[in-house]
Amino acid sequence: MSVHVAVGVIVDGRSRVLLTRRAGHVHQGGLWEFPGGKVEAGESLAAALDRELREELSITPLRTTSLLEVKHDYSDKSVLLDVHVVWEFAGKPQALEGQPMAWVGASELAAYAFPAANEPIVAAVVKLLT
Ligand SMILES: Nc1nc2c([nH]c(=O)n2[C@H]2C[C@H](O)[C@@H](COP(=O)(O)OP(=O)(O)OP(=O)(O)O)O2)c(=O)[nH]1
Ligand SMILES: [Mg+2]
Repeated sequence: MSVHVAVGVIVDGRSRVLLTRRAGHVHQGGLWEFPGGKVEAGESLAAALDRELREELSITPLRTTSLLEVKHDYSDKSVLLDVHVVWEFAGKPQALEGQPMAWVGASELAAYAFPAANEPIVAAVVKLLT
């Protein structure tokens, strides 16, 4: 069974996306990611995205569109990443969990190290924003 994860590609007015860096000790630690987290039992995807972005960044998504779903098997676990673009949000992103954070243009994404599952996400984001 795979872990269902709500993932947000948060876009600002200059077409940059928000990346955060995973803590060193967790699964896929030290790598950059798009903010988000596990969908809880009985929770909708939209509710999970809303909750995770509030918990991690103190923002509330206002307008989202679905981008893609990625199923990936790591050696230790399988994930289903349900990726949505967040075009508008309320609040100013703050790294509430102390995680490094960066606004990155599509042409700079190649310089960041992501988990293996993110390859198709990064490709879709580059296509979307360039
Ligand atoms: N948020 C996010 N997770 C990703 C990405 N790429 C990727 O492989 N993952 C994986 C790493 C984890 O195994 C899983 C996300 O789970 P997580 O442990 O961060 O979930 P969470 O935020 O609910 O954290 P926690 O409360 O359980 O500590 O998805 C990504 O771009 N964003
Ligand atoms: Mg998370």
